[in-house]
Amino acid sequence: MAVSGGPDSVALLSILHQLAPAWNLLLTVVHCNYGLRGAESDGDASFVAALCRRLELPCHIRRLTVDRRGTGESSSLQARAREARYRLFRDVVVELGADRVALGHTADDQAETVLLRMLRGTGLRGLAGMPHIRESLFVRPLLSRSRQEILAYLQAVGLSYRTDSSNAKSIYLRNRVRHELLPVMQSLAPAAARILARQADLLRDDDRLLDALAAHRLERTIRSRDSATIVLDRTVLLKQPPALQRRILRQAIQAVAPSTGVPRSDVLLSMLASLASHSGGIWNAGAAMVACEQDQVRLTAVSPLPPIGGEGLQPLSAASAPDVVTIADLPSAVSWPLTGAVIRLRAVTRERGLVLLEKPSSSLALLDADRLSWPLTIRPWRHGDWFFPTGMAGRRKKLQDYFTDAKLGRSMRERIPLVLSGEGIAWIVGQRVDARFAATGSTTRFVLVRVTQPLRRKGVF
Ligand SMILES: Nc1ncnc2c1ncn2[C@@H]1O[C@H](COP(=O)(O)OP(=O)(O)OP(=O)(O)O)[C@@H](O)[C@H]1O
Repeated sequence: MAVSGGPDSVALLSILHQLAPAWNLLLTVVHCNYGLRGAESDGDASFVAALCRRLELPCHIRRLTVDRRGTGESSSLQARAREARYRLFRDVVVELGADRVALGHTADDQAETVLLRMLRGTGLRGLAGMPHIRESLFVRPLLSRSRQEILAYLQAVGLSYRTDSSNAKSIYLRNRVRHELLPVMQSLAPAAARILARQADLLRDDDRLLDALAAHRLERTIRSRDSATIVLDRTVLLKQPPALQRRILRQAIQAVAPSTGVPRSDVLLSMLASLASHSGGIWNAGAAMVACEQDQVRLTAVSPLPPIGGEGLQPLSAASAPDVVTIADLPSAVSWPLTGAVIRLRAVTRERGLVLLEKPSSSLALLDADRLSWPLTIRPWRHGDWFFPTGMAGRRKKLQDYFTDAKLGRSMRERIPLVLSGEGIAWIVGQRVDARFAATGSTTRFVLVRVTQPLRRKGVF
């Protein structure tokens, strides 16, 4: 049992403890102490330990360190703490030989999750909320019960619990949903949380059915596959109803790059639009690269360090490669088909950005996120290209002239990727950043673009 000391997990602990003899359960409590709230965190740990002593249950208090600095746009402190917690639970499961991890989520948590996802934009999968059982390991026995019922239960059995002071802070969107949005909904429909949780259960069934259908159709859409590549039949894919097209593409991406999270639906939609319009192009979705070719869609895993000519990443041949790679999201990794170089893009904190600004290197570019227009693209140079080189007092320069001045011959020029924001060149990779998009000391949101080239020649390319 994962017990934070809050009302939900204390109620869960009490209920499972009562059921243990009849259900033949062997219970152990795990509490994570991140120490993020100083004495309050230690107080939670002591509270859980004391409760376990009283109930004569084994208790593991584990100290976890969570990096307070942000590493990406979406990774808030709370999200990083949650990730660390789930990692720890998996370790403890192995250590103890446990069968399940019981979590104290309630219908109110479910309603908050669903509402949060609605606010950010979501499909059926997001509206289906958290499952009652995940990976046959994590179980949420209280998911259909409202927090009100939990509090009433605790009062009836005379159990106290801890209150997390950060739950009251409205800086977290989740807390605002909990304290501002849900109460309004509950004033209109008192059972709003349970209604949303029940709706999530129904939608989850629909989502599973569509997923199973898509998995079946995916098999019919695949033309060929090996460990790192899946080739889909474009026509067969586009003949499917739109809801299945997105799922087939998503499943194929996750099959070639299992480490990639669920690709965002807007990314899938633009890939499909591009496929439907025959416009070609290469898309990056997490650790997968999706190349829209004539009558096929090639999905390739982008390995973290591509071996030259070895297994793993198979760069597209220059002849078959469409010449524009679209970067729809951060973080991203793109294999540049013409050389096998890997270009990675991610958000970095202001502190890290300012440190990196002091250490210029030809293998990285620091861009100002607020000046960029998305999606970014990567392509080779074209006749007529120009840019505003940094350090040239706002003067515009033709790329052709830049290459001549830099003594870069024709074959080299054609291999060099350009990172573009909208129509503007932001970075001649390995060479020069454009002054319009370059990060400066006053930049607040940094995008770090880094290139690693397996075959190092002169400079980066
Ligand atoms: N520090 C922690 N140690 C162990 N388990 C935790 C911890 N934080 C959360 N959990 C588990 O994850 C579930 C959901 O987390 P959430 O952040 O919603 O809980 P909470 O608000 O801290 O407390 P509770 O849900 O117990 O009232 C908890 O019910 C509990 O089972």
